[in-house]
Amino acid sequence: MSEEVTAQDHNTVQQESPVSHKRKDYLPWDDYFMATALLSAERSKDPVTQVGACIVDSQNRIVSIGYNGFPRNCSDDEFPWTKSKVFLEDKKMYVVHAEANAILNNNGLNLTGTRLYTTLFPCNECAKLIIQVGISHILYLSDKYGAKPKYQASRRMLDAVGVTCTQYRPQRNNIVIDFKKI
Ligand SMILES: O=c1ccn([C@H]2C[C@H](O)[C@@H](COP(=O)(O)O)O2)c(=O)[nH]1
Repeated sequence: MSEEVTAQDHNTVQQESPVSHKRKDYLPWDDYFMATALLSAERSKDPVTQVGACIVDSQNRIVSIGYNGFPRNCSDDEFPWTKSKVFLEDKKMYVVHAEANAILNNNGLNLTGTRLYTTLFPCNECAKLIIQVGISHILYLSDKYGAKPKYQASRRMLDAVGVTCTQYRPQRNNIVIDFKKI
């Protein structure tokens, strides 16, 4: 077979347009998943700390998301979003954590070997659930409660069973979502 370049080949080259080249500033996977967790956190009614979580499988498919909120049908207008020394008036008594909601929202999928992207390092109760469903990696943004015993207990359990925990440094500082862009 000759290596001659035909007129048709030349035409093909000339017809190539820059639009066919890959976009350079697309979102990297990890930023995409952490941004999804952050977007989910925007749904939270907690006035102090809004937490979002996103669970991803080994094929980079999002299998679940969640944020901190009250249980289904427990009204945000009736239950307290305050911190109080009176137990029944403290939000802690009622709120379902973001990681727990993400685990519960998974539509029955097996979460073994998945990654959890969360905006806040998980507490001890969430760590127990994370371990029980087989999540193997945690990527988190904030560790603002890391010195508290609940969070140290969490780290102790996660370390003991080999769930890796990485504080994620996003490649971008922000992502603008502009509803008018399209
Ligand atoms: O692993 C966690 C830990 C906490 N949360 C939620 C629970 C609350 O709604 C807030 C924390 O409120 P503070 O007023 O900052 O104590 O975060 C969670 O979803 N997951």
